[in-house]
Amino acid sequence: MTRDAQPRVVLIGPPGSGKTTLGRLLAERIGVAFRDTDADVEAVAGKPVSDIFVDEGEARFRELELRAVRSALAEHDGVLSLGGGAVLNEEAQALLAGHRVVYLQVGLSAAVQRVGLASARPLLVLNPRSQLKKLMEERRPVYERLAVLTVDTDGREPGELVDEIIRGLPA
Ligand SMILES: Nc1ncnc2c1ncn2[C@@H]1O[C@H](COP(=O)(O)OP(=O)(O)OP(=O)(O)O)[C@@H](O)[C@H]1O
Ligand SMILES: O=C(O)C1=C[C@@H](O)[C@@H](O)[C@H](O)C1
Ligand SMILES: [Mg+2]
Repeated sequence: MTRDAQPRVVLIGPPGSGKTTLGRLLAERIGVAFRDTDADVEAVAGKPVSDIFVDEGEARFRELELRAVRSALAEHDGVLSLGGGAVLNEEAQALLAGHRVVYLQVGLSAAVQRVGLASARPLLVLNPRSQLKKLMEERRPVYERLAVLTVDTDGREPGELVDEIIRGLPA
């Protein structure tokens, strides 16, 4: 891996925190390419994330996701959004050390509202509120530990959040 290819920003956070939405906007604003590991996995598998979970299981998805994280961290020099659960893998955690990792924090109610508005998420099919609550509580310490900057997204527009990320990042 060459440090020349280090992503400008890596966005992490739970489903509905806005990693894809803000990542795309941030990339546009700073004039760099955007990459999202969920999209990379879908391209490799040739099907949506939800179909990978159904057809091949979560373990297979996590394997493809880890490969996508490894490649993107090694190759991509723009904005990178990770899948919500990508940070659970220990190798991924180690690979993220030294990167400009931004944690998009979101409260349970806002996250439930947001994922309710978007396409199907395989981990949240049954009782999204309680699934999200459990997942957010389990992951919060990991997101916090990996981040160099944490941004609270509740009740805030994507445009202003992008401004805050740009202001808050180390040069
Ligand atoms: N700050 C915000 N305010 C209001 N709505 C938002 C905000 N950020 C994202 N959204 C909306 O919430 C939904 C989920 O956003 P997005 O897909 O970007 O989340 P994500 O973190 O990428 O989720 P996942 O982990 O499932 O990929 C989208 O409909 C998006 O338009
Ligand atoms: O939080 C998670 O574990 C996930 C989030 C999404 O980005 C996808 O990677 C997938 O739906 C799993
Ligand atoms: Mg996303």
